[in-house]
Amino acid sequence: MTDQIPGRRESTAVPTTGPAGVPAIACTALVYSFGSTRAVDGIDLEVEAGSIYGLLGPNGAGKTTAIRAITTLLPVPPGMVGVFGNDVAKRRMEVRRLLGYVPQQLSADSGLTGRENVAMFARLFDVPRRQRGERVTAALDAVGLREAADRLAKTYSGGMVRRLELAQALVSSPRLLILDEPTIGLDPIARDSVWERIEEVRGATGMTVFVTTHYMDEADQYCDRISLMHRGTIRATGSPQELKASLPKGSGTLEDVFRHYTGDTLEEPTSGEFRNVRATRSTAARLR
Ligand SMILES: Nc1ncnc2c1ncn2[C@@H]1O[C@H](COP(=O)(O)OP(=O)(O)OP(=O)(O)O)[C@@H](O)[C@H]1O
Repeated sequence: MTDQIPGRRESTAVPTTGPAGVPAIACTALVYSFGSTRAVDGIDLEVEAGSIYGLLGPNGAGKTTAIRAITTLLPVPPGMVGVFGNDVAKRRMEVRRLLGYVPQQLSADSGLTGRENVAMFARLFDVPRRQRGERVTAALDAVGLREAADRLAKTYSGGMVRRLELAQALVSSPRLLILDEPTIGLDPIARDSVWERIEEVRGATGMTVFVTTHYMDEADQYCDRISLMHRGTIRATGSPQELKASLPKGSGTLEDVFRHYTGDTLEEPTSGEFRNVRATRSTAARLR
């Protein structure tokens, strides 16, 4: 097969940042195992360019593994994952240039200021030297951290840390922003502040956002389309409205939808500041 994976359906209402009909992400029968553990067990996904797409599932469902395959961090065979038509197995560097990625683990350095953290990512992602200062400031502005930019990140609240990590990912102007549990461990107000910034940036740039979460209320409120993932497989896909309408009663919450398709529930983590965010996330993360 060629290195390019063709689009499989026409783009519709949402704005498109790639060639017409080419999905931002296309997974075809994606599988990934760690030894005898089949973390991802044959998932098909198509993420329309310009949309906010949520992958929803409990701990251990396989969401992070799917993200790591999409972001080229885990090796997968050709033909399983395409990003804007680029096969991740064959065009790894091209794919990386299209991506902004906020991992579940803490990626901000507590001993640097907000501005220094974002500047470090600008250097890492080869933002041209002459544009760096301007792009760093624009990224900090976009997430509402202008005032706090010159404070050490360790003085930030949990929501500010998450917004800082968002700025780090945005400084390279990605076409596809991938967020692994962007609001894990945050209180509801901080969660809203993170999502408002994600929505604003998406509105301003038309970038595609692919997000994992186990907060069903935020998936319901902010995602155009959702896939419910459980034990390595996708159990249902649709807009929040379509999923709720698919219940036998014809209505309900996304919690009901999840229970209906998986027979299981999702649990909520706790809230906190920089240290607690680190603790929450390192508890959630495992050594790889
Ligand atoms: N590096 C690894 N080595 C061995 N098993 C792993 C590894 N990473 C993940 N797994 C296993 O793969 C399965 C899916 O894990 P994954 O982290 O993808 O789930 P998740 O939905 O992202 O959950 P979480 O939010 O807790 O990270 C789990 O059974 C997990 O124990």
